[in-house]
Amino acid sequence: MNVLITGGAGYIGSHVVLELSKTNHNIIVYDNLQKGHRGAVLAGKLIVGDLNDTDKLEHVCREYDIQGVMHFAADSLVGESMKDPAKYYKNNVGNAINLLEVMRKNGIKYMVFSSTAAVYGEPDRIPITEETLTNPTNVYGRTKLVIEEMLKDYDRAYGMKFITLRYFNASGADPSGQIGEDHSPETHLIPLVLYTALGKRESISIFGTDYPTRDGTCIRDYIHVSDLAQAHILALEALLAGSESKIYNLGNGEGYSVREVIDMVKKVTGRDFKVNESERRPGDPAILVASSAKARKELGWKPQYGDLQKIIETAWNWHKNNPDGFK
Ligand SMILES: NC(=O)c1ccc[n+]([C@@H]2O[C@H](COP(=O)([O-])OP(=O)(O)OC[C@H]3O[C@@H](n4cnc5c(N)ncnc54)[C@H](O)[C@@H]3O)[C@@H](O)[C@H]2O)c1
Ligand SMILES: O=c1ccn([C@@H]2O[C@H](COP(=O)(O)OP(=O)(O)O[C@H]3O[C@H](CO)[C@H](O)[C@H](O)[C@H]3O)[C@@H](O)[C@H]2O)c(=O)[nH]1
Repeated sequence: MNVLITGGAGYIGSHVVLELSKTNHNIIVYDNLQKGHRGAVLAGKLIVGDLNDTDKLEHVCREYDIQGVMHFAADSLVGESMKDPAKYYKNNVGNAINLLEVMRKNGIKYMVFSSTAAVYGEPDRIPITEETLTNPTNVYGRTKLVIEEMLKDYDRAYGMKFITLRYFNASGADPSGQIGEDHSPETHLIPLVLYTALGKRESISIFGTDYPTRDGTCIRDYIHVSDLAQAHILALEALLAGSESKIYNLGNGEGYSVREVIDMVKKVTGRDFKVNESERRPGDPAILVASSAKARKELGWKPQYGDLQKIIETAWNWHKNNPDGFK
């Protein structure tokens, strides 16, 4: 199948491109390189374009006879989404409509969509299943939930099929060391702690030490990016095999606290560094841990990098060899 990968030059998309290159599918990456990196695209054809350029998008879909889409392109900074909601509604929701319309006009029936645990907000129960109430507490999560609802309507009315994947905390790097996480600005915990271990930052701050958790710091479900990549391939195969539209959580089912992450980075890197305790970051739920039983059962998904040490080892391998990210 000829697959269009929007945002395929970004962190998760580039890992999916690498995994997908081991299958028979043809890869066309569509990315405006606003956050992505040319050097991260190790397979397929990279087309530099914006999703708001409907003519270009349509031309690419026709020229490459696209039959399925994996849609990663989005803005995804929670804090920024609260300060500038318009940017998020335009890029996430508005451009998703552009893409869906191009798909509809060109008879492209399948999409794997990147959603997020942020659609759940502050869950009333742990672990979080796909049936847990969705109640996003920030604009970013709301934009993803709006898109999920649009996809359901496009299925009902036009028969298009979607697998929505709600990722928990994407982390780690491809074990080959060729690609990894390179966001600017970086806001995610694991790369920030590794930058501190590298001496690129003076210290790491723990945002809140008074949460109702085992050590007072927030607990998250860190899922390796290569495991996420495998799930995308399984989702695409499921759609091709005639699956109905579905929603799946993707996490390890294991939660680690901020302190546990910091301690593991010290262990893996063998380096000590300064840790500060600071105020809570607004909008952070205390605990987010997934049940991914549905993805395991229905897609046959088996994460390979379940434990935190492995995740941090692969991330460290990338960061220590590429301290300034992609060239
Ligand atoms: N990183 C996480 O922990 C996480 C968790 C849950 C969900 N997600 C979702 O997964 C997806 C990928 O996340 P990521 O961490 O790889 O982000 P990323 O910023 O590294 O990748 C996104 C890519 O999309 C491109 N892009 C953005 N807007 C575009 C547009 N209008 N036209 C063309 N290209 C555009 C960017 O240049 C970038 O390469 C996003 O949809 C994000 O919301 C990420
Ligand atoms: O310098 C830092 C950075 C983060 N944290 C804490 O570390 C935990 C993880 O924070 P991240 O920013 O790495 O990740 P989030 O859990 O906030 O969010 C990520 O996962 C979410 C789903 O769980 C969404 O998908 C979102 O897009 C994605 O960035 C949080 O408790 C946060 O408060 C710190 O203590 N110090």
